[in-house]
Amino acid sequence: MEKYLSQETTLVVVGGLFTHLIFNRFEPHRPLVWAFLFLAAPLALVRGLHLPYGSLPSLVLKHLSILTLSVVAYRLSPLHPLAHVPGPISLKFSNLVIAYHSVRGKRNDYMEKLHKRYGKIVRIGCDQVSFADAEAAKVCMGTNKGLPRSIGYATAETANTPGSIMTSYAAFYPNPTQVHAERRARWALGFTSKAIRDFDKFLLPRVERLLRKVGEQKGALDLGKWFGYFTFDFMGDLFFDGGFNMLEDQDKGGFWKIIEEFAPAIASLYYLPWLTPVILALPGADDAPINKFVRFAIKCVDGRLAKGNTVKDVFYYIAGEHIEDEDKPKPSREVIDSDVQTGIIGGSDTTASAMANTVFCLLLNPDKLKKLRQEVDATFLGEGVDLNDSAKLAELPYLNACINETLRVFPPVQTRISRGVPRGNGGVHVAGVYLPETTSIDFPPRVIHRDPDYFSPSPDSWLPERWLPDAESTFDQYIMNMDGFMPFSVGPANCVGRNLAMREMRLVIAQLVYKYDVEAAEKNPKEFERQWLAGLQDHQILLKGPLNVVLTPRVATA
Ligand code: HEM
Repeated sequence: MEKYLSQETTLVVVGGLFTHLIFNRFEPHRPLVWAFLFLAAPLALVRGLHLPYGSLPSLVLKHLSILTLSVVAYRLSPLHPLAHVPGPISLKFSNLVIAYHSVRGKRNDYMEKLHKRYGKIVRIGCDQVSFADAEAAKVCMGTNKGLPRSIGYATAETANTPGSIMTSYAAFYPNPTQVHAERRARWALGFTSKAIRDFDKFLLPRVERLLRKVGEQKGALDLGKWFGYFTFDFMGDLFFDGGFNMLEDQDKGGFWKIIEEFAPAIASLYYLPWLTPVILALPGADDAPINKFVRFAIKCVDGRLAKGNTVKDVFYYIAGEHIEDEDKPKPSREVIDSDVQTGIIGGSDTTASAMANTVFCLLLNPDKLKKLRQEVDATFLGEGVDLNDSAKLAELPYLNACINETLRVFPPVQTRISRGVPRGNGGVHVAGVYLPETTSIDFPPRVIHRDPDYFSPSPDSWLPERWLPDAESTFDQYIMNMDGFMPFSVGPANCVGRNLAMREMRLVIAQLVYKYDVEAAEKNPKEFERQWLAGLQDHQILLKGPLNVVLTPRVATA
C-alpha cells in the first residue's frame, strides 16, 4: 500500500474517515464545531508531519473531499440503517434535494408522485422518510406513547430560545414530553369550550366585518386575501388584544409579507437544521426572514405586555397571567416569545387556507354550492334566527361535510406532520418497518387522505356526500377510515386550536353563502381550477394565488 500511497495521503484519508465517524455519531449542529472538525485533522497533519503552513489550504480541500465522498458512499450503501427504505438515489445522499422541493413550494405534488411510485414509505433524505400510512401515524403520534417531533423543528427558532409548544416537543430537547406537556397545559386553558365561547366577543364582530367589507368591494375581489385579513385580525384579538386591523387597512403594515417570506425559508431549513445558525451568523442576517419574523413576534408581545392582563385571551393563559400564586413559576419571556410565534402562524394561515379551498371547491361544484345554500337557508330563514348560532351550525350535516371534505382533499398542512426517533432509544418498529435512531418521519396528510385504502370511491375527488350519514348506502365500495383523516393531527401534540378553527370556518362559510351569490371571476371552470391549483404553494403553511370572485348580495329564499 505504502508503495502507492504516501504517508500524507494515507493520513488525509484516515482523517477524513475519522471525521465522518464523529459527524455520524454526534451530529453536531454548531458552526464552530463544524469549523473545528474541518480544520483539526489538516492542522494535526501539518504539525505532525512538519509540513509548511502554506500546504494547509490544499490539505483542507483534500480532507473535505474525502469526508464528502465517505458521507455520500455511506448514505447510498447497504450499510446505512435506512438502506431498506426505497426512494430515489437523488434524495438519499443529502437532504438538500428535498429542501429544494420545499423552497419551490411543490413538495405536495412531489410527495404524491414519490408515494405513487415507491409505496407507503419513501426515503426522502439521508435521515428522512415520508410515511403515508395511517397505522404508522397513529403509533408515532400516539395517544399516550408517541414519538416527539423531529430535530428539524430546531430551525423554527433562533438557536438559544427554549422552544415553543411546537418546538419544545422536538427530539433534541432533553425532556420533550414533559416540557411539551407543561406548555400544552397552559395552551389548553385558552381553548376550553368555555374559553372558545367567550372568544365570540372577538370572533363575531370580525365575521360581521369580513362579510360587510367583501360586499363593499367593487367588481372582482381576491377572497383568499380577505380570509387572510380576517384570520390575522382574529389571531391578533386572541393573542395581542387586537391591533392589526387588516379588514380595514388591508396589509399596509406588511404583516402577511413577513409570513410569506418566513414560510419558504423555514420549510426548507427544516431539512437542514445545521444551516440555520450558519445563516443567522452571516453579515446582514438581521434581514433574514427568520429574524424579521422573530422580531415581529417580539414586538407584538411587547405591545401586549404593555397593555397588561385586561383581557382573558389566549395570551393571558400562555403567558401565565392567570397564575395568581406568587410561588408558582411563570413562563419566562423567552418561552412566551416562542409560543407566540406558533400562535401567529397556527392561528392565521391554516384557517384562511381551509376556507379559501372550501370556496374554491364549492365554485367548481355549483350543484353542491346550491345544496349547501339550501341547508343554510332552511336553517336560518325566518324571524328571530341567529346566524351566529355556532351550536346550530355545528349540527348542519352538509356544511360540516363540505368543510371536512376540503380538509381531506386540501389539508392546510399538506405534507409534513413530523416526528423523530430519539437518539438512544434503539430505533422503533412501525407498521412493519424498522426506523433507526435519529430518523425524521414525515406524515403527509394529503397523500394519506387521498389513499383509496382509507377513502373510497374516488379519493382524489371532492365529494362532501361521503361524509353524510347515508353515504354507505349511496356509494359503491364505500370506505371511510377515519384513522386516515388527520388534518389536525392526532395524539398529545395535535392541533390545540381545532375546535376554534372549526367554529370560525362554519360561521364564515355559512354566512358567506347565505348573504351572497358567489361566482368565480374566471368563467372557464377548467382554467379557474388550473390557476388555483398552480398557485397553491406547500411551504408547510399553504400559500395561495388569488381566489378572484364576484359577490352579489342575495335575499335568502325558502
Ligand atoms: C384549519 C385550521 C387548522 C389546521 C388544519 C391546523 C393543523 C395543525 C397541525 C397539523 C398541527 C401539528 C400537530 C402535530 O405536530 O401533531 C397543529 C398544531 C398546532 N396548532 Fe393548529 N391548525 C389549525 C388551526 C389552528 C388555530 C386556529 C390555532 C390557534 C389559534 C392553532 C394552534 C396550534 C398549536 C398551538 C399547535 C401546536 C400543538 C402542540 O404542539 O401541542 N391551530 N395544527
